Amino acid sequence: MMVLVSVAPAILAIRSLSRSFGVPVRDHLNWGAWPPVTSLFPGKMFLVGLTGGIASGKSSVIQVFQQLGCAVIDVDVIARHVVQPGYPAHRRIVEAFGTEVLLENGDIDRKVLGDLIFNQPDRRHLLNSITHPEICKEMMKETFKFFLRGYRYVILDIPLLFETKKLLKYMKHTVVVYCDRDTQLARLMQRNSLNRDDAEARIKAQLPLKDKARMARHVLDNSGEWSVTKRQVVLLHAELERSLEYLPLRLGVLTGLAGIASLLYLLTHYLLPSP
Ligand SMILES: CC(C)(COP(=O)(O)OP(=O)(O)OC[C@H]1O[C@@H](n2cnc3c(N)ncnc32)[C@H](O)[C@@H]1O)[C@@H](O)C(=O)NCCC(=O)NCCS
Ligand SMILES: Nc1ncnc2c1ncn2[C@@H]1O[C@H](COP(=O)(O)OP(=O)(O)OP(=O)(O)O)[C@@H](O)[C@H]1O
Repeated sequence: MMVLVSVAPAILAIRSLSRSFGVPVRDHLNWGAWPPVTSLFPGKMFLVGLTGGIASGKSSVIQVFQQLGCAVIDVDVIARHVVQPGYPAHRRIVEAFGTEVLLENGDIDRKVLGDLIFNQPDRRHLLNSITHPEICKEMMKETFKFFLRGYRYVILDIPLLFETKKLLKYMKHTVVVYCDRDTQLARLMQRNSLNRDDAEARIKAQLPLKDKARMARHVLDNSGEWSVTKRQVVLLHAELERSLEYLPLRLGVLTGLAGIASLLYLLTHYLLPSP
């Protein structure tokens, strides 16, 4: 125990210092294979909530963060995963919406379900009540895996971060991928081959992007050329990398460990009777 108490903070301190000076320790020492040590330090990570509007460019931005080596979680990917046949959400969707939302192979027909829920708020809330708890569980599992692998922060792409609000309190940083309304509409119509009315219904199912931009700590404006957006992403990445916001909690944990070590020392050397 004493060995662990004295060695673990030292390892963490070296790792933390190396990272502060930009030395990629993880690549050399494969820290991801050290869950027993890293999992001893719960406060060592912060979360970045990335959001935006439908087709505002979240996935494009998250891909750049991924290429830069960040830990990222795309909630749309999780949302597709948890509604596969055999999962509880799949069964509950069929119970609630009927077999007309199924393709021949049993998969959810996303076009049909989308047309239903984006035009009817009640049905959208029903679908959200089925899928969101399952999505949340998966998201927590994925985050925990990154935590065990020793990442300092995780970027979560959560389309409805500001609408549901539940997860906001866990986010140290919030990022909105913004683009002006006409651009958003045009990109959505083109990507999903939608007519104007259907595209507008999808946009209206979310809070206005301008309001989200006002609520966010960082705004990436994706209204123009992709190269301009990419430069903003690279700058934000540098800011997150420099951030020491994981440190206060980490120092708190280290102080606690040092306190326990001192207590053990006092107990064994002064308070217990010598043999
Ligand atoms: C309605 C569904 C079947 C449409 O599928 P489709 O493949 O056409 O779209 P996809 O899943 O790629 O989502 C695209 C975008 O639509 C928007 N969106 C999706 N679901 C919702 C919703 N319930 N409310 C508002 N906007 C939504 C988000 O901006 C998302 O990024 C699907 O989005 C779904 O199952 N939604 C419920 C789960 C959910 O809330 N997902 C959002 C992440 S929390
Ligand atoms: N700066 C840009 N210039 C031109 N096209 C872009 C730009 N950024 C994104 N796009 C295109 O706009 C569409 C929407 O982008 P993307 O899929 O990244 O948005 P999203 O916010 O993840 O969408 P969703 O909400 O549906 O998940 C895509 O077809 C993408 O290629």
